[in-house]
Amino acid sequence: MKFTREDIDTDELNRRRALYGPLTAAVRELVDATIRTEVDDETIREVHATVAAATEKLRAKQIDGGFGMRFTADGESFAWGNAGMGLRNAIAPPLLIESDDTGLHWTEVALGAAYEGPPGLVHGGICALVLDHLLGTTASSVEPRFTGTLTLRYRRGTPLGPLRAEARIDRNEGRKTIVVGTLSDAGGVTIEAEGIFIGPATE
Ligand SMILES: CC(C)(COP(=O)(O)OP(=O)(O)OC[C@H]1O[C@@H](n2cnc3c(N)ncnc32)[C@H](O)[C@@H]1OP(=O)(O)O)[C@@H](O)C(=O)NCCC(=O)NCCSC(=O)Cc1ccccc1
Repeated sequence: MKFTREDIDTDELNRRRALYGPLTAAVRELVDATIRTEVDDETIREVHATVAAATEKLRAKQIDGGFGMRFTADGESFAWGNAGMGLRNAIAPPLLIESDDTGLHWTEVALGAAYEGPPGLVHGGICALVLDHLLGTTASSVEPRFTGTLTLRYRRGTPLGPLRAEARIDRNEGRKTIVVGTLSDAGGVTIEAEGIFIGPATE
């Protein structure tokens, strides 16, 4: 696993956040527009050339492989390539997780055309991503945990649009943390989830 310490403070982290966040949001918009546009062929070719030129500019200087988990000098972590919530990952929905003092964790997210599986419905693997990320974060709220087994019961199709996922720790069994959760639309639960999340062996 790729963990890196960067010699930067919180101000510099915030400066980078303000720089990259809008770029990622623009790329996310581009993905959505690419799926939904109905402009003429010439415009598509023009946009293709513009996007290819922009990609080449970004590739002029880049890291090898993934972004990894990085830490500032103050110990603040940032995993900006993460597929669930990475600030620099336009594929990430992104998932912003909140919690309260009862142990409930939740995220509210609108999944649009880029996440479609069956017509009008969210792809089952994307639903799994949302729930794995939320349940994993919930399990890791005390100590780091990794997904061992994730069990999902797809009760009905999850429509594209605004969704809410919730999770809470059900119980701890040694290094295992069992988390339960749901994904819902305005009409109620679409998927029930249970995950066994396991902490690394210490010796
Ligand atoms: C670490 C572990 C999961 C377990 O290995 P070890 O330490 O060698 O385990 P060991 O054999 O010593 O057994 C200990 C206890 O555990 C039990 N048990 C074992 N395996 C399983 C199982 N699969 N399922 C259920 N139970 C299992 C076993 O029976 C025993 O139970 P016992 O004590 O007898 O009652 C390893 O298989 C692995 O790295 N897998 C890949 C994980 C990975 O890549 N996940 C995806 C990335 S994370 C992510 O994306 C989500 C996220 C988002 C945000 C935030 C956080 C997370």
